Amino acid sequence: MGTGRTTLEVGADGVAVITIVNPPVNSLSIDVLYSLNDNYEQALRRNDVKAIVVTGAGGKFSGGFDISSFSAILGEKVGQPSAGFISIDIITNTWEGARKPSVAAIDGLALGGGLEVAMACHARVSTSSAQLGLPELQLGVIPGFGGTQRLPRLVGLTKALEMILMSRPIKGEEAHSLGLVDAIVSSDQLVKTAKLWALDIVEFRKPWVKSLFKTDKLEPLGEAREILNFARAQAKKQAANLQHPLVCIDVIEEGVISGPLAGLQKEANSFQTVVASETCKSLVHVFFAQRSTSKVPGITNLGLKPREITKVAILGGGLMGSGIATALVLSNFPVILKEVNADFLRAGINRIRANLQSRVKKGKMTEENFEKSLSLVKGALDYESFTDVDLVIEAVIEDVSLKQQVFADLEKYCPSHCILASNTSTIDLNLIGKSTNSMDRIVGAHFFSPAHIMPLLEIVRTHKTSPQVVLDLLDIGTKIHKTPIVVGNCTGFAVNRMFFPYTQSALLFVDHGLDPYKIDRACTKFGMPMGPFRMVDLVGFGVAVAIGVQYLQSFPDRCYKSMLMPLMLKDKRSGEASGKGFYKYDERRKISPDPEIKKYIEKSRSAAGVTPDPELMKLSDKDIIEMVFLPVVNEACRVLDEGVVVKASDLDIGSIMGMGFPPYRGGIIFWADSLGAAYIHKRLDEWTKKYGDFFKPCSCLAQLAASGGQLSTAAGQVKARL
Ligand SMILES: C[C@H](O)CC(=O)SCCNC(=O)CCNC(=O)[C@H](O)C(C)(C)COP(=O)(O)OP(=O)(O)OC[C@H]1O[C@@H](n2cnc3c(N)ncnc32)[C@H](O)[C@@H]1OP(=O)(O)O
Repeated sequence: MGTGRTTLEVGADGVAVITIVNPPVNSLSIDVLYSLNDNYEQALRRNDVKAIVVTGAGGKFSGGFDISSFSAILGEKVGQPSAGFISIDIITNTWEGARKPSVAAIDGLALGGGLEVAMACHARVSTSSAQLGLPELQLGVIPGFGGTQRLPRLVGLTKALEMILMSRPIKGEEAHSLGLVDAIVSSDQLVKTAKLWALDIVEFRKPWVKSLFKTDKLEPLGEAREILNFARAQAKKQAANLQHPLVCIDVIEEGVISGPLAGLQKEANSFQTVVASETCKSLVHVFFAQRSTSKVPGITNLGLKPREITKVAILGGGLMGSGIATALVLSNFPVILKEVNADFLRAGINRIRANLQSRVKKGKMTEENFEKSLSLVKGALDYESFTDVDLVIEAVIEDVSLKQQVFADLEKYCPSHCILASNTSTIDLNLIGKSTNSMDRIVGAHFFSPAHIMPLLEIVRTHKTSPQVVLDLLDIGTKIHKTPIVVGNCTGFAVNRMFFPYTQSALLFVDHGLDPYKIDRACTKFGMPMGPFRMVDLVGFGVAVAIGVQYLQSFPDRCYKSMLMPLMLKDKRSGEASGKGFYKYDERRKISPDPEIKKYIEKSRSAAGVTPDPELMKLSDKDIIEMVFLPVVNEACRVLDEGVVVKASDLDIGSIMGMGFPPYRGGIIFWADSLGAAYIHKRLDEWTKKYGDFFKPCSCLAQLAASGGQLSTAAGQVKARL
């Protein structure tokens, strides 16, 4: 903060150009807003100024209010403007109400507060590629500079609600067709056109429009109410735990019913409330945490440059291999898909085709792009075409000796600069590369299934992986629109490892008498996309049991050996794919609870030698959530303590993007810190005494509990194993 400013330049034509300068995205910090207002006032005072153009430096109008000052405002580190001071006194009364017209010249992006400033101008000129939107809801706040009032008046209620509730920006062309911008021009003509437009307004050749008082785009009252009620119902359905979308709809409604000034006032008051909410704090944390995953000490601060990757090969066309190939071709990387025989190869390419086709069906891809993407895939049955590949991603089955053979072959056939990546989810990379001399270029590229959809990529490095290789993968990850986190080498790496107690804890409590469906319901109410039992149904019991064995071997002191899934497997009940798991599935994959599972639970219970605990029947949802997630927090603490990740916020991002932990709770560590290490330790301790060592708090958690420390700072205190 404190570096942003605006500049004022008055031309001989009598137009004052005010430019927002606050790299990298010209965010509107409090300083910038005050400087913008000073320059506006100066332009309004000066006799040689007839009209004003507002624009942004470096090809970007503005990325909106400075998100990092949300917390500064709340912490009163900067003077908190009173509700409505910026949106009513400054933007509406001083700028929109001025006696001189202003035109916004928009390039690059006009988001949030940026678009709100532009909407208060009397016209907008934009480039066709500029992004315009009000994405505030993704940060847990509502538009706070008049956006809830002006956007519906410029584009109509239905479109405005869609843009605001989905936090979805639109491009300049669409904005033009909707009436949000008045003209589209190229970047080099932008300011010139905006100046002429402003002078035309002065000369009454173009209309002088105050967006706040436009009514022609607003739907009639009855229709508007219906649209708002529909939006309310949708918002509740999509995110039952979130209040701010409903607050936003109420604010928009106030403007439609009682007029824009009443709407502005309500917006200003409501903004003050939502910016102080836990949801906003969590989502702002996630915004910055996500951006910080790509800043890795010892990798990204060495002055290295990512190398160009032009050709990628993938070994194995199964679910993972085909998903990874899909992700790559979607970002225009040519891919060689290698399989062991023609049938498997055909099946792999067909999977890629189906993945792409599903995008076409959903309207996310044109037929032309479909053909183009598919043409980037070339099949191979041997290593002949591997002589010029820059990156190989191995995605064969989880078999150590097979992987060892594959990596020995890769070393033989690929050029010496080629990165050799494995998509293993559990196997030690040192073991995989044991018989090679290439450990410096062996790295894990752990995608989450389905790989073309899930946004997370774990980049796993060993002690020997070179920083250049990690940097190259970070670059590729970003290019294929994944959020990469760099992690150390251990069973399950960071994300799967910290989440293995999620299902195990649920299985333990079912043995002790808790109803599995009640556990799943509590988890989905908490915000998980699915509970642990629905999740293992989806993964399949065969895979889930095999993974369980890996954890048992690596962490025998803290694994719960439930017999429930093996017992069901014996009866060929293996999850969704077999039509039956913890749930029953009909032909259309609709699920329903299955009373038959009681008999398996009883068998599992007697194998474990436990009797149902009547106390467990009375548990609240909050208790259930703590019982399944606090063991996850305990393992996350170990992951931090061992330095498997370099910062705790990487686990927040891993939990959200890899496991579906609700982002509005800030991620697993952020959520745990809201409970406090002492409380978590106490609860785990209670359950250890009652149910055994599965719950035993780790030493790192015990230390934090004793010292009153926070989990979010734990990673910095240890020697990273990375
Ligand atoms: C009162 C008002 O109604 C309230 C508001 O305006 S709230 C803010 C609304 N605006 C937003 O939500 C936009 C948030 N930003 C974004 O979506 C994206 O950053 C973007 C589309 C602008 C640019 O994306 P991209 O080019 O991929 O760059 P990205 O890495 O995200 O951002 C570049 C840098 O700008 C920072 N940044 C982006 N927008 C910012 C903002 N509004 N405030 C402060 N910093 C911001 C990022 O933290 C990042 O910093 P870093 O380099 O130190 O990590």
